[in-house]
Amino acid sequence: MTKNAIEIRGLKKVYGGKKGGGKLALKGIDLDIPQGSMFGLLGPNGAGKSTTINILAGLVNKTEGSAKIWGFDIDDNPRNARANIGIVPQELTFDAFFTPREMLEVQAGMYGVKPEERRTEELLKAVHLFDKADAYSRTLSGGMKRRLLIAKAMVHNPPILVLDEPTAGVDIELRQMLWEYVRELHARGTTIVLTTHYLEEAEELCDTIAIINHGDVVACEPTEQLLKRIDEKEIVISVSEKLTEVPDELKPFSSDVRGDHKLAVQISQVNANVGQVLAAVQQAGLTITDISTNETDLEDIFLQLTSDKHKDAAE
Ligand SMILES: Nc1ncnc2c1ncn2[C@@H]1O[C@H](COP(=O)(O)OP(=O)(O)OP(=O)(O)O)[C@@H](O)[C@H]1O
Repeated sequence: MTKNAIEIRGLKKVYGGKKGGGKLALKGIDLDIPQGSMFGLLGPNGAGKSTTINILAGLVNKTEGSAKIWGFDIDDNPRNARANIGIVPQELTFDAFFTPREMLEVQAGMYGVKPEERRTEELLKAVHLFDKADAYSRTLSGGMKRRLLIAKAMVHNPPILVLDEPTAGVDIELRQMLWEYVRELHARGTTIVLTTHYLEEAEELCDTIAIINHGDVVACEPTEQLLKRIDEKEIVISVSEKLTEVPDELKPFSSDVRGDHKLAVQISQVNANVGQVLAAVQQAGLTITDISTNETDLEDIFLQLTSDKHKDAAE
């Protein structure tokens, strides 16, 4: 058995445009999602997250490349591949005339789960919908529908649960409840993959984060490691002297001259601290007139990771 719950190699997707001019949504990505991980697939709108998930779910046909789910190739062994994954889609799609209980029973039937092995009531209780078991699905709130979709994805007890943007339109209280259940599943050994465009969400929940942007994986590393990069700050130091180039004393830092009187220096916990930078400025004989800092946000990280300098490191 492979140690990866999901293994993606050279996965490419072009939407439409059989005669050329289609939309390149995935550029041939590689991605390993370790068994037992809580994995975040992070990226801005249109990055290619849903396309990746939908290919794994068998809802979108890939253009090139391969994917294995729990060791089963999605082309060679689609039944086994699908049996090992549960997917909670982004869209809340329902047959409004089924009750939650019926919906889970039908889904279990579709996966060939024998009646005596079904866990309909257990699942409804787990997602706090037992009291709605026999209500029409159309009467459920958005949050209830989302929870029902999680229960639906788990009817065949798959070792991998994928949640595509699970908190879109979900209030804070419900979000906590949802995460509580997801954490519980994870503690019981389920590999969890969630897509989000909120860094905070991935940061709070995931042990590993991959960042996807314009159809490319631009980073994939343990959350802690990634956050160190995000810890990066830019200090802008204004000086009275006119600057034409970065003084020698500041060359060990990643720095550049902005205008006639400003130096911008990038620092992170791992390479320097503010004190060292200020000491270097003074050693250079410059007179500081002002200092400001810019925290790096996710948008900056995307920009950094997609620039050529960082691209090599990420690959
Ligand atoms: N059915 C489709 N036909 C044509 N283009 C599509 C289709 N589905 C997605 N795309 C395009 O492919 C790219 C990737 O979309 P995808 O939905 O995978 O991104 P995403 O990261 O999931 O974004 P979001 O966070 O908005 O869901 C986007 O440019 C999108 O417009």
